[in-house]
Amino acid sequence: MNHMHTPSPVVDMPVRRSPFRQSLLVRLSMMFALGGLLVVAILLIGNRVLEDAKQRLEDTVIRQVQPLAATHRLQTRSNELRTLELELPTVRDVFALPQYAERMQVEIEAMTAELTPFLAVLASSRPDDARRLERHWASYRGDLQEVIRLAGKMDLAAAEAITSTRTRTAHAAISSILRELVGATEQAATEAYRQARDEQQRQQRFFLILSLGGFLFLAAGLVIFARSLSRRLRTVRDAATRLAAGEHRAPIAISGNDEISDLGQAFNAMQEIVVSRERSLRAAQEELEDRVAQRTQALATANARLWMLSQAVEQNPIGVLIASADRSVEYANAAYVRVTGRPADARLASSLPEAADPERSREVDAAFRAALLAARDWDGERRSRRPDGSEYWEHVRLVAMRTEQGRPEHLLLMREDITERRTQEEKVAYQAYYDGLTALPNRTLALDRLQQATGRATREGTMCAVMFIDLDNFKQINDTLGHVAGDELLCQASVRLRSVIRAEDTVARLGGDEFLIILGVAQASDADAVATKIIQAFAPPFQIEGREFAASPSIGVSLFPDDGNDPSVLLRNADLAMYEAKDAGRNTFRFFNQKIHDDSVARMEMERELRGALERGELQVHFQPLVAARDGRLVGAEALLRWTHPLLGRVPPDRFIPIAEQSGLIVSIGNWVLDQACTHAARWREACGGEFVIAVNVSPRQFATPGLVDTIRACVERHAIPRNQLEIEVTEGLLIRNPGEVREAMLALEAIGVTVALDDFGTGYSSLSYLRAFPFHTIKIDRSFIRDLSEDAEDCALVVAAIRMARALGLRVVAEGVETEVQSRFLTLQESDVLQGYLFGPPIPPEDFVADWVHNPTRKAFSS
Ligand SMILES: Nc1nc2c(ncn2[C@@H]2O[C@H](COP(=O)(O)O[C@H]3[C@@H](O)[C@H](n4cnc5c(=O)[nH]c(N)nc54)O[C@@H]3COP(=O)(O)O)[C@@H](O)[C@H]2O)c(=O)[nH]1
Repeated sequence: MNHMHTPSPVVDMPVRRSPFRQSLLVRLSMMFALGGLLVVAILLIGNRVLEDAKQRLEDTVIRQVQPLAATHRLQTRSNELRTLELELPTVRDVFALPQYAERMQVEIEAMTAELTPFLAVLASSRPDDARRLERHWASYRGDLQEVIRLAGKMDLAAAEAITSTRTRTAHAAISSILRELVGATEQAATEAYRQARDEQQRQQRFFLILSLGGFLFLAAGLVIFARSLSRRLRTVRDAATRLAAGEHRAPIAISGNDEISDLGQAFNAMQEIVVSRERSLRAAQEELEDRVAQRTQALATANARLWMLSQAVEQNPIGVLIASADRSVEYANAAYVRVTGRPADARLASSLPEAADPERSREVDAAFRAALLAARDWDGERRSRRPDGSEYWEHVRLVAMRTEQGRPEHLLLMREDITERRTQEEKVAYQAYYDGLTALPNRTLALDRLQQATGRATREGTMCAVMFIDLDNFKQINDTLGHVAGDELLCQASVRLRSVIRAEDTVARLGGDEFLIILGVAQASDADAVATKIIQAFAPPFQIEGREFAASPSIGVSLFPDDGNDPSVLLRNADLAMYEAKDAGRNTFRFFNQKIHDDSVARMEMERELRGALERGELQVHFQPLVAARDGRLVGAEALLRWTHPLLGRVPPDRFIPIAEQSGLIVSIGNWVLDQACTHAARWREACGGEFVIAVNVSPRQFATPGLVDTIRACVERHAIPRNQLEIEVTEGLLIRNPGEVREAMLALEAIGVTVALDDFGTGYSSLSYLRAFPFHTIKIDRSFIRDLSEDAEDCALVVAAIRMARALGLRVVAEGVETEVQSRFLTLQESDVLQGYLFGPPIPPEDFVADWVHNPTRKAFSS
C-alpha cells in the first residue's frame, strides 16, 4: 500500500485583516514620523510659549523699566536743574552767567521735552500724580524762568531768594513725586516682573506637561505597537514551538495586514505543509516500517526456509552433489554417499558410480557425459554398482544452475535410489498386464497381443482366431462355495486352457470367469479343433476343496480377418458368439456369423428405438389381477410394462426389458412405471377395499441407482397410498450381485413400510439363506413350476415345499402363471395366499382393469 501523501494546498486562514496594506516599515515610519512631528510640535509650541513668556517678561521689564528710567532721568534732570539753579546766583563771573542761564534754559527745555510724554503715559496710569507733577513742574519751570531772567538782570540776590524758597519747594515736590513714582514704578515693575515670571513658569510647566504628554502619547503608541507586535509575534512563536514539538493545532489567526499577518499566513501555510509532509512522512515511515517488518519477516521466512531447505537437502534421501562450473565438487550430502556407497571425490567425473550393466547403460552414460560437458539439464535412470558390489537402480538428474545471464555457475547432481520404485513399477507393470490370480495376461495385454497377432497374420497372410470363453457354472460354485473356491476353479481352468494351446499362443483372463485365447491359425478348422480340445479339457470334474465340480466352457470364436480387423471388434464378435453358445445350451462353441451379427444389430436398433419410446408415448402400463386363493377376491395387481412400436408393433417385455436394463434406460422407464402404478392404485384403492396391493417390478439396474428408496418414498407420498400397499418385486439375480447394498435398500424399504417380493422363485438357486438374509415379505413361485403341476410330480413337490418353507418363514406366497382350475385348486389346497394367471385375467390396460376388476372385485374369480 502506498502511504505517500502529497502536501495539501495552502489555504488562507480566517484572519481579521484591514483592507489597507500597512507594512511594518510604513507603520514604524509613520509612528516615528508622528512622534517626530509631535516632538517638533511640542518643541515649537514650547519654544513659542517660552519665547512669548520671555517676550512678555522683557516687555514687562521694558514697560516697567522705561518709566523708571524716565523717572530717573527726570529726577536727574530736575536735580541738574536744581544744581544749576543753586549755582547760578553764586556765579560771580558776569561772563559766565549767561552760559549758565543758557544751560539752565536747555535743561529746562530738555526736562520739558522729556516730561511731556512721560506725563502723557503717567496720566493713563496715575492721573493724580501726573497732574501734580505737571503742576509742580509748571510752577518750578516758571520759577526757574524767573531765576534765569533775574540772573540776566544780574539780580542774583532775587534769584537767590527764589532758589532758596520757592524753587526749593517746587523741586522738592517734583523730587518727591518722582521718588514716589520711582517707588511705585519699582513696586509695579517688581509685581509685573513677578507676574511675568509666574507666567513664564506656568508656560514652562505647560510645556513640560505638553512634552510629557507628547512623550507619554508617543511611548503609549510605541508600547501598544510593541505589544501588538509582540503578541502577534508570540502567537507565531508559540505556534512554531508547538509545531516544533509535534503538536499540530488549528491554523493561527493573526490580525492586521502587515508582514506579521503575512508571517502568520506563511506560518499557517508552512504548518499545513509541515503537517502534510509529516503525515506523508509518517505514512511513508509506516510504510517503510511495514516494508521493513515484511522484509524482516520475509528474511526470517527466507532464513527459516533456507535452513529448512538446507535441512531438507541434508536430510534428503536423494543424494545431492553440487559442483562448480569447472566440475570441482563443493558439496555432497550424506545421502549421496549412502546412495553411491562411497565418499564424493574432489572432481565430479571421478565421483560417478560404476554401471552395473555397462552394455545396457552405454547410451544413458553417453547422454549423461554429453550433458555434463555441455553443462545442460539431463535426467535418466541406470543400474549402478556400489564398491561393495551391491547393485541398485538410480535416477540421475543433472541440473545446470545458471546466473541471470545464463552462464552455468554450478552443477547440481542428484542421485536417487529408485530400486524399490523400479521393483514396484515392474510389479505394477506386471499387474497392469497380468492377472494376479492366474498369472495369465489380462485384458490390456491380451488386446496388445491380439494387435500383434493380427499384425503378424497380415504380414504372413495367415489368420488368427479369438476365442471368448465363459465358465458356465462358475457363479454357482463361487456363490455356494465362496470366493476361495471360485478362485481355485479359475486357476485350474486357466491351467487347462494353457494346456491345450501352443506356447506362442495367448491365454488371457479378461475378468471374472471370462477368458480369451488368441491363436495363430491357418484356417477356421484349426480354431474348431482347439475349441473342441478346450471342451474336452473341461470335461473332467474339477477338484475343489476335496469335492468334485463340473464347470463347462461356453466358447465364442471370431476370426481375423473374416470377422473384423480391429482387436476390439474381434473381441466383441467373439463375445456375441459366446452368448450364442450359451443360448445353444452351454458347454459348446460357436463361430461368429452373420446371424449373430444381425441379432446384435437388431438389439442395438431396438435400444435406439427404446430411447425415445417414453417421450413418444409408446409405453403403457398394463395391470394383471392378483386374487386371494381362498375366495378369489381381488387383492391387488401387478404393473407390467408394454411397448407398442409404430413399426415393430408390440415388442415383448422379455425382449426390450433386458435391453433397457443393459442400456440403463430402465431407470427412467422404471420410475415412470412406478408413478403410473401408484397413480392408478391410489384411484382404485377405495373401490377395491383397503387391502389392494400394487406390485411393481424393479430391476437390478434400478437398485444400483442411488436414491431408489427416496424415489419410492416420494412416489408413495405424492399419491397418498398407504405404504404397505406397494410391493416391490425383485429377482434373485439382484441379490447375487450386490447383496450388502441390496439388503440395506430392502431394510430401508421395510422401514418405510414398503414390502418386497422375491420374483421368479425357483428358477435360480432359491436358496433358503437368501430368504433368511433378506427382509422379504412375499415369494412369487415362478410360472414354469405351476405350468406342469398336474404332469410333473417333481414340480408339484417343489411347489409344495416352497409353500411350506414360505409359511415357516412367515412369508406370503403368490403363485404366478395359474392357467387352469386344477392348478388353482391345488394351490389353494396347498395354502398359497395369492394366485396370478390367465385363469383370472391377463395383464390389461388400466381402463379395462377398472371395468373388469375395480368395479367388481369378485366377479371373475373362479368364473371359468
Ligand atoms: N423391471 C421390469 N420388468 C418388467 C416390467 N414389466 C414386465 N417386466 C418383466 O418382463 C418379463 C415379462 O413380462 P410379461 O411379458 O409382462 O409377462 C408377465 C405376465 O404377462 C406373465 N403371465 C402372467 N400370467 C400368466 C399365465 O397365466 N401364463 C403365462 N404364460 N404368462 C403369464 O408372466 C409375467 C409376470 O411377470 P413377473 O411376475 O414379474 O415374473 C417379466 O419378467 C416381468 O417381470 C417392468 O415394468 N419392469
